[in-house]
Amino acid sequence: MATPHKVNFITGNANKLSEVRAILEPTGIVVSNQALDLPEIQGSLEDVTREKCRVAADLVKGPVLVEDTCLCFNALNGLPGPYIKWFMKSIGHVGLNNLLAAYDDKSAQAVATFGFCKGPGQEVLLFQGRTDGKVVQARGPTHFDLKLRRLLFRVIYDEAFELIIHLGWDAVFEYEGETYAEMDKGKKNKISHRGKALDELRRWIENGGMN
Ligand SMILES: O=c1nc[nH]c2c1ncn2[C@H]1C[C@H](O)[C@@H](COP(=O)(O)OP(=O)(O)OP(=O)(O)O)O1
Ligand SMILES: [Mg+2]
Repeated sequence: MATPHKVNFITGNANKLSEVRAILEPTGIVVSNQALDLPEIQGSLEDVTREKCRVAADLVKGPVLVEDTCLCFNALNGLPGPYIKWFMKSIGHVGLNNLLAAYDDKSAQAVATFGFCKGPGQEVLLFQGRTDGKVVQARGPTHFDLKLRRLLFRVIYDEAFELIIHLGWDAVFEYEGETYAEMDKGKKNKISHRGKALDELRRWIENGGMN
């Protein structure tokens, strides 16, 4: 039997990791993880992922997969884009809605850009997925799939845990009448920016890209 393909997904975001595992593992791709804090530069979506991936490969000294997630508002020419994490931290779901209050156009695009690199100094390959939707008032669980149980567990047992890092925008991103937060996980992963990007990655792996 052929040995299963493995990817080492470098992320500090447990929710991303669980989605990536849920999407890739049924296809026979094994996902390991290291949580490293990678620099996120200013630049295009592709530049941000390329640099994260290059640094991750240097640190790990081996093959790595990284991802950067963007939420792009069409009325704002693509902003917040790669800076969505800092917007979420500082203004939250209400603030994201307020940013669009002056515009009729509430449409937005969720973008996942994965980078794969075989090791230090090697080329970074990109796999991107985009899902169109719109920004709405928060509906559904307001944490990016963070269960209260786990939240409490972490607060009690791991003081160093950065709570805010998991705050996501699933509850304000609506796709065909449902927010990401209202969908069950299987549905989100089928239609999501991340699911589409990982389809590309899987196809590349199945065509011998990692060999
Ligand atoms: O499907 C998603 N649905 C809703 N929210 C999401 C999703 N995916 C990421 N997010 C949030 C997490 C972070 O606030 C920002 C992306 O920032 P981003 O730098 O890519 O993620 P991160 O710093 O949490 O983890 P990483 O260690 O992989 O960089 O959007
Ligand atoms: Mg990040």
